[in-house]
Amino acid sequence: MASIEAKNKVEKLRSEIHKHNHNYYVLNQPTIDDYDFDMLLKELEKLESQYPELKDPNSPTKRVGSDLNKEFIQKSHDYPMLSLSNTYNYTELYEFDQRIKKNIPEQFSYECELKFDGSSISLQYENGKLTQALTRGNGEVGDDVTQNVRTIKSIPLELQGDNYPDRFVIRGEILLPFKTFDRLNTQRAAEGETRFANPRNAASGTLKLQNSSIVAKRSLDAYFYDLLTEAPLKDGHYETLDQAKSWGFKISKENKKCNTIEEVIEYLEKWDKKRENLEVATDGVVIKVNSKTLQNRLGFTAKSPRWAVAYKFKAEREITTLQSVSYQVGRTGAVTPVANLTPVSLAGTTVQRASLHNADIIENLDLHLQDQVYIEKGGEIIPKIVGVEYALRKEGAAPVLFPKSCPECHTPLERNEGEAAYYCPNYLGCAPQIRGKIEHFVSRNAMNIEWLGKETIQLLYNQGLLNSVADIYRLPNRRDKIEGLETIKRDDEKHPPLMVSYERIIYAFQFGIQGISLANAKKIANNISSLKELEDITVEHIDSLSLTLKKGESSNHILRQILTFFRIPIQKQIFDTLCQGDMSNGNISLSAVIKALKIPNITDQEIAEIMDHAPFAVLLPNITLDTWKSFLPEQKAVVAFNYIRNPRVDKLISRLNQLSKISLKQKSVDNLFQAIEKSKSNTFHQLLFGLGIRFIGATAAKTLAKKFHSIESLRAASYQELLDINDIGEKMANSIRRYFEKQENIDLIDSLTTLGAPVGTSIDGEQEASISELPSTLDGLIFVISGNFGTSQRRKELGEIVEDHGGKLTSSISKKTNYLIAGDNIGPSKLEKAQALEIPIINEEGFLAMLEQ
Ligand SMILES: NC(=O)c1ccc[n+]([C@@H]2O[C@H](COP(=O)([O-])OP(=O)(O)OC[C@H]3O[C@@H](n4cnc5c(N)ncnc54)[C@H](O)[C@@H]3O)[C@@H](O)[C@H]2O)c1
Ligand SMILES: [Zn+2]
Repeated sequence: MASIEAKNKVEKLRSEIHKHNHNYYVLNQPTIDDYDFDMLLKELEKLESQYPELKDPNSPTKRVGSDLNKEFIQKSHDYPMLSLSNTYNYTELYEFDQRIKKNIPEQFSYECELKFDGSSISLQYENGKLTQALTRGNGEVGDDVTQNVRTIKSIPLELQGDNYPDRFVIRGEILLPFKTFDRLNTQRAAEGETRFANPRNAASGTLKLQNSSIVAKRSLDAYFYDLLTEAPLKDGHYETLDQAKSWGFKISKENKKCNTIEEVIEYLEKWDKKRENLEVATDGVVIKVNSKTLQNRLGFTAKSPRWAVAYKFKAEREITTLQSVSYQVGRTGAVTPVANLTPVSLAGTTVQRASLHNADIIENLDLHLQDQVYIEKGGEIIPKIVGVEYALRKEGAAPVLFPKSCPECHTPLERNEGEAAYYCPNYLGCAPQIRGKIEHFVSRNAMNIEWLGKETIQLLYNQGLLNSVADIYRLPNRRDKIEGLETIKRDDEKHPPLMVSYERIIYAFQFGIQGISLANAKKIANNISSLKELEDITVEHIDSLSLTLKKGESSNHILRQILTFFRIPIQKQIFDTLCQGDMSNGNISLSAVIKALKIPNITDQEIAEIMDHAPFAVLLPNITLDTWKSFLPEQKAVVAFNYIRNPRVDKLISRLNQLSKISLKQKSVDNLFQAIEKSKSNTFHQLLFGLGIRFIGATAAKTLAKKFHSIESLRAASYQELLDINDIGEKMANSIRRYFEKQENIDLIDSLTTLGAPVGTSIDGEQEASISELPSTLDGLIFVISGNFGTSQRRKELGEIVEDHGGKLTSSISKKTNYLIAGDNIGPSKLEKAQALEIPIINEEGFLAMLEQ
């Protein structure tokens, strides 16, 4: 008999899992990782088998998680769409093999496929044409997303060849490639939208968009892994897929038949690593019994086939120490926490920073300084902290507290209702916000002003020459102040802060090889696996490096110099200090390097302070005397300040420099001014996007520019007028109105106008006249355009005609729709809906005839 306790536990688990399913499949925002989710599910499975009286056909162990969404029409699947049982270890895989062998005494083979991590889709083809696309839904019925799926280029709308069955179903996975995913997230962050957690969520979110034209822009991809027909075409699953390939379906070329479970394991080992190089996300391998006859014999459980199992790869995870949290202020004023970690190697790269996204995440993780934290790469380039080893927390560790005021300008932070981010409201006076706005304005999709990079903007801002985007156009009058300015260019990707490469260490400290060239230092650095090796270097080793030697030098000669160097105690001591900072990834920690500089009487604690002010060695001379005094006793500060300037140390530091300088010499100032001048003939939508109005991305800027032609008429537009534009929602309309309510924005626009920036579309008089003369025959009518009109260009043109004549376009049919303009192959769901609401359906000719009247 189940105890009350067991019963409560089962109920608690079920409701928790239901909630996670909803977050994952419907909201596309999971709050725990897959492994933890699967462990909850396994725990529930175990309890249910232990206490059969608690079994329930509606338990999440018995049903697939549902992605159904009431915005879509639902249709039944011809064949149920199931999940897969999964495992994370080889023991269970051997058990799976044993179970199969018990039921199948004869020889058989497995087929291994990559488990693509996207959104499942089931397509129906009739007479060689795509007729329907359904999501998995609850396994029995799915959402009809045919219109969206039609925009995916790798899905054939019509099949090649002629040996396909009249009617069949093919199943696969819709994916968003990593590259597109990163681009999409950057764009979303820039527009103030929440980022997708991973490519899978982004793919299923995209598939469920109401507007197919946005889906088309996201370049989704698809791989197929199952073909279902009334009578099997071939007995082998692998062979069947091979046939589907010939009809134009994308089938992974990595599918492989294996005769034994050991061969399967070989495949797993290979792909655990290799999958990092794929363009799309995979989360495991699916192992299937290849013969369909045998598959039928093995059958299904309520939730998954008995003839297949998914081996899931655990995301690569590392544990490291949380050193500190820094807070970055973006151009919108949003404050983003970033974790600084003790560098650790993860999936082939050294990681020392992880994103924390927002204050809630810090709070949920209950982060404390010096915590041992787990980091993981979830398809994104920047890894994230996924957990804390609470048992290892140091006594007295300080909790990480999100700041109450802006780390840059000290204004109290604010939080908008319903948003996770905190904002610094001081948008007129907060340095990173001002610089961020300028960076956005000059960026590629906006005004595309070259020669005005991040560092140059910072330099000009620091000089008081660049305080707003309008100031860009004032720069040409200030050449005298600009020419000759210099700054350091940071390249954190190539040369991360807080570390120095072997190459630079050897070049700077020389280790006896006086005046060594950077090229030789590089050759040595590339051929040692730790700095320590230098001490025991042999003549053969030096020979093998093929260094470029000066006249009269030989490998023997170099070896002698190195050996002599190590014989002097103080030099050996410096070398040992450096070796202690060896990070085993070809870098020495900056703290060890500073220690090796031997600034008199400096403690480790003080070195940490120094690094706060100079995260790169080259910045040491930039620390002002006042700054030294802010963390050192007066006397010590003066000594340190002068020590850094002593010629021997100064030379050493400049040889440690891995960063390049930006100098605004005459030629680069010329280039900059030319680029600024050129930007005056940009289009209005570039400028509009560049203004960085919240939620107005590049696409919305284009839409608005097309409608309003100038900033003045956009300013005059009412909330309702904005809302009436297709693709402009409440959030955007509100944001635009708020922008123009602020006096400083009006002033900015006035300045931009006076300075000659493109604040309107330059149309010559004639064109302008022809636009205003278009008859408003469609005034107030609402249209939906759907189906195929030969080319997508034509479909777009029809939309433009509707709008140019005063009509309004919407993407979905409702009671308010006046006409449905239908092309070929229009989705059955749209047709049904239009018929049900008795909305007139017209074709292209009918529509054009309407205009004549
Ligand atoms: N983190 C969360 O909150 C959360 C919540 C719910 C589910 N999940 C995750 O989702 C998984 C459960 O989802 P599921 O039921 O979709 O199972 P699944 O994703 O583990 O496996 C089934 C799916 O795999 C896909 N697939 C990819 N390649 C395939 C191939 N070659 N052959 C066959 N199928 C292939 C299909 O779309 C199929 O629907 C769990 O592993 C869990 O980790 C996570
Ligand atoms: Zn601020």
